[in-house]
Amino acid sequence: MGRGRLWRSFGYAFKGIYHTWKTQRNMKIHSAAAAVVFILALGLRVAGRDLALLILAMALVMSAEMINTAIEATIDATVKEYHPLAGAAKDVAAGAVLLAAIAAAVIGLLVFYPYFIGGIPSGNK
Ligand SMILES: Nc1ncnc2c1ncn2[C@@H]1O[C@H](COP(=O)(O)OP(=O)(O)OP(=O)(O)O)[C@@H](O)[C@H]1O
Repeated sequence: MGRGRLWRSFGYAFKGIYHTWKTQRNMKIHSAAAAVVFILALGLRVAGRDLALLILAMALVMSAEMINTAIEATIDATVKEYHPLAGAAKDVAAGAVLLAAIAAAVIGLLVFYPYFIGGIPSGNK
């Protein structure tokens, strides 16, 4: 792949991220939550591996939201009438976002808990 095509691909990918942010209220909520978590993690000096876990959790939720948006767009562009499978595809994609969000919330609680009750966990110093 030439450098021009590579940059163009990055451009399309960023366009996709921006499109999701612009059109999906949930993506704005995920981004705001991620910003708060990130600032809190830096403020509490969360250890490297814990920070990596938080970043992974945030990326998982936002990636799931983007795949959900892609599936919704595909259905809306191709299925003009009611079809149970079209509904199932949208529901399954939405379920994936919910699952990722629940996992991220649990990861956030597990990571932050030791910092709130007594400083940096000894295993991470
Ligand atoms: N073509 C369809 N056939 C059958 N069921 C559908 C179809 N389109 C949507 N649905 C059902 O309606 C629900 C809501 O779909 P809709 O596209 O209105 O909302 P959404 O795009 O999932 O929500 P949002 O825009 O808030 O992200 C879907 O989860 C699905 O259960």
